[in-house]
Amino acid sequence: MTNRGTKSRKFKVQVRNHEAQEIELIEAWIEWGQPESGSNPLSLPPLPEKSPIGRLPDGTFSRYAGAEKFSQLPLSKKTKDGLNQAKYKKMTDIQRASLPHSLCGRDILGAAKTGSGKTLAFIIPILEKLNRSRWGPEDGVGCIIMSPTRELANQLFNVLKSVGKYHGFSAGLLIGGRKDVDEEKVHVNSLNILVCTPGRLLQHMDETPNFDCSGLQVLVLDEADRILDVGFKKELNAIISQLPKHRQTFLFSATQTKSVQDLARLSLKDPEYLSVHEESETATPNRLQQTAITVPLDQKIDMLWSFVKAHLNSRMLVFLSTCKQVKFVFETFKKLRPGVPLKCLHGRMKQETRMGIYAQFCEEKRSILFSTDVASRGLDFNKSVDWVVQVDCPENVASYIHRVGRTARYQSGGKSVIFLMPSEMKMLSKLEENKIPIRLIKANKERVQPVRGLLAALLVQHTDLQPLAQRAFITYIKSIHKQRDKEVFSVNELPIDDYSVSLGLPMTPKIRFLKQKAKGKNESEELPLLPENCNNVTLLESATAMPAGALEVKQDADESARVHEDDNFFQVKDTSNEEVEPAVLGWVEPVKSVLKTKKINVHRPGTRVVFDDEGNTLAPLAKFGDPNSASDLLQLDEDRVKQRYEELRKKLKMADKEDKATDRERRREKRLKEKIKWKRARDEDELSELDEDENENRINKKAKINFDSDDDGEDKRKKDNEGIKPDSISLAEQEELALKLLSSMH
Ligand SMILES: Nc1ncnc2c1ncn2[C@@H]1O[C@H](COP(=O)(O)OP(=O)(O)OP(=O)(O)O)[C@@H](O)[C@H]1O
Repeated sequence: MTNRGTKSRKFKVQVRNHEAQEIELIEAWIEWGQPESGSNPLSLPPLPEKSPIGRLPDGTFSRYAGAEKFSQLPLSKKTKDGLNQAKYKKMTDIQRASLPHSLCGRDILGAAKTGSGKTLAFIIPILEKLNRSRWGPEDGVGCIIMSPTRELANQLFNVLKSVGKYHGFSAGLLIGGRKDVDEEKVHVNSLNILVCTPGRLLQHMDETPNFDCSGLQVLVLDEADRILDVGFKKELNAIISQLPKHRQTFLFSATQTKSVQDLARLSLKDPEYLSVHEESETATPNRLQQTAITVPLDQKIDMLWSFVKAHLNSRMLVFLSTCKQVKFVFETFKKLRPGVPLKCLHGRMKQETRMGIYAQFCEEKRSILFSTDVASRGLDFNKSVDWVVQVDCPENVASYIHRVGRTARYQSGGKSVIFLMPSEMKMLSKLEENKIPIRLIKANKERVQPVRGLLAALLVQHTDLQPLAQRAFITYIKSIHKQRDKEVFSVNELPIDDYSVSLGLPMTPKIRFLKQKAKGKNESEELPLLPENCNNVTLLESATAMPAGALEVKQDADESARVHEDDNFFQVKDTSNEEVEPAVLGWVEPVKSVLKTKKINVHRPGTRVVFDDEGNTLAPLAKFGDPNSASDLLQLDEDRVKQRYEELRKKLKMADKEDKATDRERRREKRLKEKIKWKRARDEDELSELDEDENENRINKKAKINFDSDDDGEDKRKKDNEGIKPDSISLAEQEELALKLLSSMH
């Protein structure tokens, strides 16, 4: 450390006495900070008697506990300027509660609702600690901030840059997926603050020569419970083992861990457990309206499509459980063109693409982002997200809290809806038990637009979508199978075949891990003419059951003005007090009856026709025939679908034939080779039994030739020797034999 005088050295001493710590802090403030007039920490307003904020373990209150504004805290001018510049004036609850402690050098276990400002609660004390220690470039790594996801790390890095802009510290973002790892290795040792994901940090610890964290002052785990989870266990243990134990540690999360084991792993020293909203009636933000609807698995896609169509002016975050599902829904909905920009985010994407999509979504006023849980924690999408839609049930209550926490952040409001299958209704009671105010409501049946028929038609038209649909199907079933909470998730209760149909798949993919289901099923090797439960007519019916104009292509921005939010999407009937009975809560009749009773709704003249990316029309097709004749259109659609199926069938049959022929040919060649090999071996045996005389003759001959050629030099000798190889006779024989054999086989 450079230029740190005797006074600064005392801050390294761990003082457990709270009073002494605070006096030190004031001294530091007087020495390094530049107090503003009227911000003397000793003349703070009195604290309300019962406030939990700032209460110390001995029952007294911190000297700064009454502070409401950042300006009242003993912060350096650089930090205050950074806060002012970013327009942070008043503290949030968690900031008020934790800063008096963290600034004094204590370890913190901070818990507060989502969107309540936990980031600043650890960024400020980091800046202050390094500032007081006069940390410089030569001192190396002074602080590590860890985040479970790359996007969140990037966000934390941006907050650090904005609030710490007047400090001279160097900070770096170390996240996976970035190609410049070699460049990072060159600079990483000169960085003061590392914002990173566990994987990348460990990579540097393992690979970067002389990577040194021995001077570490502060370690922060944002979304601590997630980082301490089994998923990161190995990485975290390896990291912690390489960090000095003498440091300040902050753990923050909306769903904080209290596990003694976890705390022991991190060697926390008498941490302050600050759960500012523990007394609160709800575990989620007060301005968040939360709803649940019962949706059978095979109707989820219909429901999602209808929901998207009814909220075209919203910024919506849609959670699905697997990458393939996200990709499938995104790709198919994109082709169906709902009239709002669509995006997707999942862990299998390239890092630059991920960052780009995240940034775009932050900027757009109306947009739908389909995502896995990669976007569920910590992300603060610039302008507020209007809706969080959970198509698939989260793995536990904590995961639910983080997902819905992407909306209603800081002082803004937000709405969320979760689709629960009848078999998952137990989750509802678990949410209620955990102080989550959620209303079970019914969807307005009339607003639900079945989309499965269109998906089936899409899958026929774009054959590349078929494997994707299959993967989406299989990965979803697998995800349910793997869930730990068997009270909520039961793979045996899933309507597997109906779900497959709802994705537009012509046949249910095989699921190996569900042997008992597969047993007894007589699966035809042939591709069926049409999907199970979906004959030509039903396919078409469901495809055309969309209201006219449902698939209108929104081509210019002005058109969006005509799209209105649909407030009547739900029949807002509060059923939270009603006893939950899956059979009663199911809002849609069984699939078959829907398909049978739905009227065929054909585009009328004047309405738009939908085109896919290649310029092909999608069903319903009004391009051919007399546009005034509905039956013509219907017939043409049906014919086209039939024709496509036939073509596909023929193609597959041909391919199958060719495959079989190639296979036959390959096997014949193999047999032939084996025969030749066997013959050769036999000949060699026979050769060894040749008449002694004949052998001798040959050897004499060879000797003679050798003798004769003595004068002809080395080259000639070589040549002659080659000509009298002992097996030359058998080779000729072998060739002859092979030729005979080949001709006999043909
Ligand atoms: N003191 C403050 N004054 C005004 N805005 C603030 C303040 N503190 C935080 N914010 C804003 O509140 C929003 C949420 O903050 P932050 O992301 O830190 O929440 P969080 O508690 O970490 O949420 P999560 O649990 O989801 O990670 C951000 O937009 C941030 O800019």
